[in-house]
Amino acid sequence: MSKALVIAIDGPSGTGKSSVSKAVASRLGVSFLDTGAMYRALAWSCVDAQIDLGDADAVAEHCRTFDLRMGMNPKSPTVAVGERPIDAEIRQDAVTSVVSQVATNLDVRANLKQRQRDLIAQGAEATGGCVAEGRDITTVVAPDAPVRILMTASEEARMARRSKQLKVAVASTRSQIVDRDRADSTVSQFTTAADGVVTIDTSHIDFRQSVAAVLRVVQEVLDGDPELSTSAG
Ligand SMILES: Nc1ncnc2c1ncn2[C@@H]1O[C@H](COP(=O)(O)OP(=O)(O)OP(=O)(O)O)[C@@H](O)[C@H]1O
Ligand SMILES: Nc1ccn([C@H]2C[C@H](O)[C@@H](COP(=O)(O)O)O2)c(=O)n1
Repeated sequence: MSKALVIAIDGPSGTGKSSVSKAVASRLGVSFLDTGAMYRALAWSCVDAQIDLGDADAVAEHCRTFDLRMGMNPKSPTVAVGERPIDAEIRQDAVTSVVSQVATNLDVRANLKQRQRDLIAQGAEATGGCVAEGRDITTVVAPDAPVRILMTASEEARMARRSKQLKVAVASTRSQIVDRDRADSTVSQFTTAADGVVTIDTSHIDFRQSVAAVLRVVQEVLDGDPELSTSAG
């Protein structure tokens, strides 16, 4: 029987993890899981339920029971709480500026870690593989994944990308990129590669080259392990 092709990708904010992971999953015909979207969904849901984000126990309790639904088709990934789609809501500033508060809650992390493992297994079962990206996928959520990659890029490149993406001044992206990474790095280590994790520095390459670089790493692993396969061959 063939083994599931789980591809774990971590890295700081603005390195291109989400967009590159989505493109890689599409190319390989496998599932895609944006784990940051899960933390964002929880932050949105807490605010919607008027839960004080400073109340760690209340946030953790809400996390245990909220009905998070992740759609893992890389061509149209979705996020919903119950029947309510919240894809746009979780990208708004109001969520981005508070999401670290829930992401640094250790009870929340334990709950979402288990959900992420279940989703990766379901996604891989459905399509033969799953590209999962975040901050702790290579180290905590899927440390045994056959492919583990850390995407990095200089602070300058990451701020410039976010500025272009959001059509705002470069300086105004600092809180989203640098300050958020500082807060998030108190609970996850995503700036240097753990043992066995391949680093891809995207500072001086474009989006297509980043996708190609990830696909090259995947191909090397596939070539070395005949039990792994993808629908893309
Ligand atoms: N190698 C690259 N060169 C230039 N731009 C890139 C590159 N990779 C991605 N981008 C662009 O940078 C922007 C940020 O990418 P993306 O949202 O995927 O980053 P991220 O690492 O997932 O960030 P976050 O963790 O904050 O969600 C996107 O507009 C994307 O198209
Ligand atoms: N595995 C993960 C994924 C994300 N986070 C944190 C980092 C951010 O503060 C937040 C949203 O992530 P983004 O959508 O910006 O990638 O969630 C984490 O701690 N662990």
